[in-house]
Amino acid sequence: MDCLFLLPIFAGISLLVLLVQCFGPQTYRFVSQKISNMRGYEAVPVEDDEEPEAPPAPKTYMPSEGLAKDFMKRVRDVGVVAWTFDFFRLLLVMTLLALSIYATVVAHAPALHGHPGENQNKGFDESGTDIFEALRKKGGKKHRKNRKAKFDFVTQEWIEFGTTVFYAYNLVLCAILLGLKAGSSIRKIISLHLHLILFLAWLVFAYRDLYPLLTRKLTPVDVLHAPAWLTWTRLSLLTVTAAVIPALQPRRYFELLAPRSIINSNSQSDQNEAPVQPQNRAPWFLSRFIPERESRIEPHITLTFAQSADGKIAGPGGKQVALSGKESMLMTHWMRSMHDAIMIGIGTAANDDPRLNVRLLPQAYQSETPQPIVLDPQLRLSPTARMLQALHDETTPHAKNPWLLCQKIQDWDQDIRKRKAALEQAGARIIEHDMPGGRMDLSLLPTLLRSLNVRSVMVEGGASIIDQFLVTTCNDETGQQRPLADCVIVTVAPSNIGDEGVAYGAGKGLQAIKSTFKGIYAERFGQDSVLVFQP
Ligand SMILES: NC(=O)C1=CN([C@@H]2O[C@H](COP(=O)(O)OP(=O)(O)OC[C@H]3O[C@@H](n4cnc5c(N)ncnc54)[C@H](OP(=O)(O)O)[C@@H]3O)[C@@H](O)[C@H]2O)C=CC1
Ligand SMILES: Nc1nc(O)c(N)c(N[C@@H]2O[C@H](COP(=O)(O)O)[C@@H](O)[C@H]2O)n1
Repeated sequence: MDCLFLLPIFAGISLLVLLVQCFGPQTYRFVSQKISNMRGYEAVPVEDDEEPEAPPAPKTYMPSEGLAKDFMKRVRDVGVVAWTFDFFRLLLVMTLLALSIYATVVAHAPALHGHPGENQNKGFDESGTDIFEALRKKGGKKHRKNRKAKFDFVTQEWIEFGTTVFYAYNLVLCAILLGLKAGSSIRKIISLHLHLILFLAWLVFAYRDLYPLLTRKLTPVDVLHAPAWLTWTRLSLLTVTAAVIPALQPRRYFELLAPRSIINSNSQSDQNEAPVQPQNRAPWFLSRFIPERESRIEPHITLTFAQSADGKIAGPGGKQVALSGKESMLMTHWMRSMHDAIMIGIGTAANDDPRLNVRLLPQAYQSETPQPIVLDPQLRLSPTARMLQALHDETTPHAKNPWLLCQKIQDWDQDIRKRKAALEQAGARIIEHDMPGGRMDLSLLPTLLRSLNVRSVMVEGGASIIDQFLVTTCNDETGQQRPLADCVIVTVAPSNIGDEGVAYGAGKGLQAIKSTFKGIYAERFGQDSVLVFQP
């Protein structure tokens, strides 16, 4: 078999793998949810009189601002240089496709209808290069007359047709790539496929046409089937597409595009001033650790909080302290916007009365407010809490009805039923769950999140919640134990609180994190260091 048949095979395999990579996680989630339902996992009860909530609409991370603006934003996000490389590759693949179509036509023309099967694979001819010419003169017309049907392709035509299909597939991938945002997992996957199959195609052509030149005895195979200029033009273009572009294209788009000056310039802005520019390096920094929602099989859990240099997360008596500077606080809000949900313990909700929104982000991103979830076994949350008041405040149109995770309520428990009614009245959704001794087994959190259609959650504290997330493990897809948190992101402020402050990790602070998680990345945001740990 002619090795050029490998090209459509590469495209076919790539398409199959791509489909599995893109739709596999969702299918897995769907199937495993069905299986866990069949196994008798108790779904989160919805009150009889409560309308079951529609699943949250899929979120677009970057709200549309019109075609031209969206396009320019995409180009800037990816990087003008990197995007130009992508565009250039698209033009090259387009040209290669056109040349392949031309080569198919050439193969279909009289010249090669003689005995294409005879010529191919014998391509290592010592006699010279212009066999194409010789064949053409030899009476292709006769054979053309003999052809039975229009699509009665001979082998060479099928080979060129397969090559055309291969380039058409690559062209589609190149076009899709131009529209994808930087750092997205689908961009990485498609980019990898393009690099890989184009390089494999280049290897095939190099074997057919360059290797014979090195031997000095053999003739490049493709010169036997097509004009020499066509063969060498195609090979040169493919070399640029498959080898030169991948070698020269800048990879760490966000690093190149989001210099420190951008975030530093934000430091002058006050929370009350106009929102900062979206061109901010925080989302690009975070996108390395927080995967796209769609790409997740298991819900992604990020544990995050701010601490002082001496390892405290709050002042004496639990007093809330503004540890994060403006830059890292902005980073935290970007982080919130990148998760489906944000979770805190009732201790924090009662103490800090947080809003848990993304108010520091520009207007266009305000709709990316995560779903607030409070671990509140006894429903202690005040019905006048700020996150509930926000539901009735027209300045916070994107506020979401908080979900309160509480223990199963018994009929005789009058007090808690009253609190439940008041909280529901204020807009909370109460989710009852098994909590023996008033404590939820947090290793079941991924299952619970899946049943609630939550694909990622950012756990913001406080002390007791942090401690539990640092030591709790759960089963991964293969049944192996793994830490519950997929990553821990800690903002370390250059200030000390003192011994009276609230500590975490049994007073060991970062050491407690390091016993399970590896320190993998540190980045400065203003005066603060943001440390990222992964298992
Ligand atoms: N610097 C930072 O980034 C942050 C600091 N903080 C600080 O942390 C402090 C609050 O911490 P803390 O008091 O520990 O409160 P938490 O926010 O950790 O909440 C603890 C409460 O949550 C409930 N809870 C805990 N674990 C479970 C479980 N497994 N299942 C069900 N319910 C559970 C319990 O409620 P119940 O008692 O009703 O049973 C428990 O008392 C505050 O001072 C706050 O300012 C908070 C967040 C971030
Ligand atoms: N990142 C960070 N830095 C600090 O200095 C903090 N004190 C906190 N605290 C957390 O943020 C909540 C407040 O949220 P809102 O600003 O009201 O939206 C607070 O409850 C802690 O969870 N975080």
